[in-house]
Amino acid sequence: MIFVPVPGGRDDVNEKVRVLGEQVLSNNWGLVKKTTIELKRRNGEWQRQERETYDRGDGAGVLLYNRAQRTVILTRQFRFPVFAHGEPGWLIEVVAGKLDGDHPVTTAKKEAEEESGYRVHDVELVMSAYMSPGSVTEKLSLFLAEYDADSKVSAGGGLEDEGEDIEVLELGIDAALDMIASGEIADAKTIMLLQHVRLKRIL
Ligand SMILES: Nc1nc2c(ncn2[C@@H]2O[C@H](COP(=O)(O)OP(=O)(O)O[C@H]3O[C@H](CO)[C@@H](O)[C@H](O)[C@@H]3O)[C@@H](O)[C@H]2O)c(=O)[nH]1
Ligand SMILES: [Mg+2]
Repeated sequence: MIFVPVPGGRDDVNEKVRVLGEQVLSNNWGLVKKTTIELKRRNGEWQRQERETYDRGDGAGVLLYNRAQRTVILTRQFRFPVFAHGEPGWLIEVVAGKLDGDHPVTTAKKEAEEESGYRVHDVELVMSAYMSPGSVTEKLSLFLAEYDADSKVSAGGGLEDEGEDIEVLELGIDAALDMIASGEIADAKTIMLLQHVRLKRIL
């Protein structure tokens, strides 16, 4: 059963959404399905729709920050979908990864260490968000964590055997916010977390 949020909450799902059938279009790295549903319109009429979904599970991202230095840790890596869109493809992002069955807190800490080399003990959940709800099922849990020089336990860089070659950047918060305005930072979860620390006057 596919969870389809509808106005009024989950109890309404069977009264407003009927899943009639599904076809697996691709089941490789991600699961791509075409599902036929009937959706009850607000005027009471049922309407049949076909919708494609890309499911590669949920994810977690974490912005590492240092209050005294007013700095953040970000990463730069090649993202093929961005290249396919017509840009060079190296994207600046907070550390992030797929849950792979783990709790988002576990993933946030694991990815922080794997990708940036910083070991953090406490992470604070600040929001959860769908990044592309028209087609991608993924919900991202977004965290903050404080770091300092003692948190650095390795070079980071990600897992070479998974094709990761991740550069670690330490930036001042003002410089990072300027990079949103200039378009140098164009990853949604990263923009959301950087703006959050400014909005909440954390940095
Ligand atoms: N073989 C194969 N490998 C892939 C494919 N797509 C990605 N990978 C590899 O799998 C790794 C997964 O690394 P994670 O760190 O777990 O995930 P992520 O790609 O960084 O994803 C994070 O950021 C995404 C973009 O913002 C998020 O969508 C995702 O939820 C997560 O937060 C990637 O680095 C890449 O090397 C694919 O189609 N095939
Ligand atoms: Mg990652």
